Amino acid sequence: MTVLGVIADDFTGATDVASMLVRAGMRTVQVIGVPHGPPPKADAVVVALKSRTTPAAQAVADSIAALRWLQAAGAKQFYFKYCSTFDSTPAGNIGPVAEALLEALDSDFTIACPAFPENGRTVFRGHLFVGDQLLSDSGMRHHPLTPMTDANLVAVLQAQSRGRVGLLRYDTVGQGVEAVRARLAQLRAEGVRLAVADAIDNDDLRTLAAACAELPLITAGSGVALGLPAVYEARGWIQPDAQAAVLPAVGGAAAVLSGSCSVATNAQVQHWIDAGRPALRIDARELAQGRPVAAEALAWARDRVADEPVLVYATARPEAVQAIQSELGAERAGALVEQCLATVAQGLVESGVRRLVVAGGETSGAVVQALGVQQLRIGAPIDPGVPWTQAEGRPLLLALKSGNFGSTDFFSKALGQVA
Ligand SMILES: Nc1ncnc2c1ncn2[C@@H]1O[C@H](COP(=O)(O)OP(=O)(O)O)[C@@H](O)[C@H]1O
Ligand SMILES: O=C(O)[C@@H](O)C(=O)COP(=O)(O)O
Repeated sequence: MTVLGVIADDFTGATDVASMLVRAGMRTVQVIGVPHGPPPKADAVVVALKSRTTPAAQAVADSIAALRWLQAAGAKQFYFKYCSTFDSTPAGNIGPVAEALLEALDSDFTIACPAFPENGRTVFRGHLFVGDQLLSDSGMRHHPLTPMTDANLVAVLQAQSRGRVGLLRYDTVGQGVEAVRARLAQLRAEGVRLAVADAIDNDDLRTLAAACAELPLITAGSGVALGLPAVYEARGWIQPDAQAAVLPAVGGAAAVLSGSCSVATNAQVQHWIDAGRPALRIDARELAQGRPVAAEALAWARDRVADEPVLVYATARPEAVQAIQSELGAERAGALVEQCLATVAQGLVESGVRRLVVAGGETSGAVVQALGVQQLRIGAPIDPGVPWTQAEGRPLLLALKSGNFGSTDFFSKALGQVA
């Protein structure tokens, strides 16, 4: 029976939160897009949407459809997963989706907490830090689609929400579950609808998860999910399964596709190139000119991939991304690149590639959809927040890497784990 129903606003974010649950022994399945059929047998089901950058009304409609399906699957609690860097625009979509889900669940209050300390995301006095930097000083200020220029999450979320946004300070979180429950009740009584919650380490996240056990809806990054399996186990709803993260071995060629332009991915691409491994850059400008970039990239990759893993990337530094965006517009440039990498992915899998690392959330969404994958089994983490996954019923392993996650040698490390 499904205990937890998760609605994730992108595909890498979905594997991130699924990984968090699986590593605590929850049997978890990720479904791609709003499903229609019967629910899979799992303790947690994560619905991966591509709703982070769509118009807010579309994001709301997709999220509500996912909620209704998860309700029909019997889920007892719901979780709206967004990015640990709170990726959104003033139009949304975090506020509108959170409020629509609350309303649909006949509820009037929840928390908002993107903290993920293992990956350096902490929230203190409502301000989000990425490592030692405020969000607004981090590389996220240059994100191609959702540049984040304000670290004050209360202000950011308030700008996207109709209801009042409040703050659950660290001073209370540090005092434990009962203190948090009392303060949340107070905030709710004062008319706060969404309370941004401070959290600086995993103990804070466990406190929040336990204190929110009665809420129909939690909204957060993947961090708060690390505390949920213990809550469900204590209630006798789940029994941890030591085999939850085991995937079958899959032989075959391997490739990396990268459409993320984050600081971390730029370093990972550079590391691969510096190691002398085969890499081909695709150019958004050539795509806009109608050149057969995908076909050329595929021909290049097919010549090599039987011998060694290849990398095809659009990853570029902020100046280059800004230059192309000022010519083509951010949306068009992004869509062209996503489409190209998705076509390359399709061709590679047709040519026998069976292990594929994809860097970037939107990029992963485009690739997974092009490959017609409908469901993912979740394996062990390669780095925090990035597990290997298997396309259900197919000999195909996918690692969907969030833009900002992973060590510098992530690509080789990931492929080395499933060699
Ligand atoms: N060289 C480039 N110029 C412009 N846009 C690009 C370039 N390379 C990638 N993009 C686009 O930038 C976006 C990156 O988003 P995403 O894949 O979600 O990465 P991340 O996980 O880092 O956020 C995608 O839409 C991608 O197509
Ligand atoms: O919470 C996170 O940081 C990730 O799970 C995530 O959502 C990342 O999104 P992308 O950086 O767009 O891959």
